[in-house]
Amino acid sequence: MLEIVPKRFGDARGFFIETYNAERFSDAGIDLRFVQDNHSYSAAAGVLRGLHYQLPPRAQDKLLRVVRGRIFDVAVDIRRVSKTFGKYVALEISAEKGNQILVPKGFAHGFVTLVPDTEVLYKVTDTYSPEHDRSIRFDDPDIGIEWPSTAGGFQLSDKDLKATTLAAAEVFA
Ligand SMILES: Cc1cn([C@H]2C[C@H](O)[C@@H](COP(=O)(O)OP(=O)(O)O[C@H]3O[C@@H](C)C(=O)[C@@H](O)[C@H]3O)O2)c(=O)[nH]c1=O
Repeated sequence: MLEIVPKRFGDARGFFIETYNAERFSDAGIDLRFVQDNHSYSAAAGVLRGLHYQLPPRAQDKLLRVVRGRIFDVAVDIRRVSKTFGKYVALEISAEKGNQILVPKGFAHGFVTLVPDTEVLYKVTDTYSPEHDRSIRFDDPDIGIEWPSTAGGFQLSDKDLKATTLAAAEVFA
């Protein structure tokens, strides 16, 4: 997982940011081809989406940013052979900071909104494939994510409420 903070050019009108530049990424050794852009809006604080991933051959790298509000973002290593299998990293991403996160293939990804009216934009390197789409429980004790508590508790989709544990999940070889 990589945090990227693009330069923000502020002036009397507001600001300007290059939110993605293929040449810069390539110069930094990151050669990815993004093929789909996503946008999610969450009305309340405590909306928790995750932990999601698509299995090979439809695995996705994800480049995420927040254009309104604030999220606590998590990536879990689900590469079976990895020394850090089952471990996670977490980072706050916000419109105010303008930071972005690159979640590579092989990681399950999720976030919880920290404030109402939060909008997340992200680019992915493969298109959506429901047959390869998987969800692992956000509260799997084997992963032990310390989610920040939100006043009204967490709001999850039906799919995420029925998600499996990491131990029972089909993961990356
Ligand atoms: C992810 C996705 C969903 N959909 C549809 C399926 C469904 O009817 C509706 C909502 O889908 P979901 O409930 O999966 O949306 P959501 O819970 O926001 O899923 C997202 O969560 C974050 C954490 C990620 O990392 C993303 O990759 C993605 O999995 O949108 C698409 O058409 N294309 C897509 O790429």
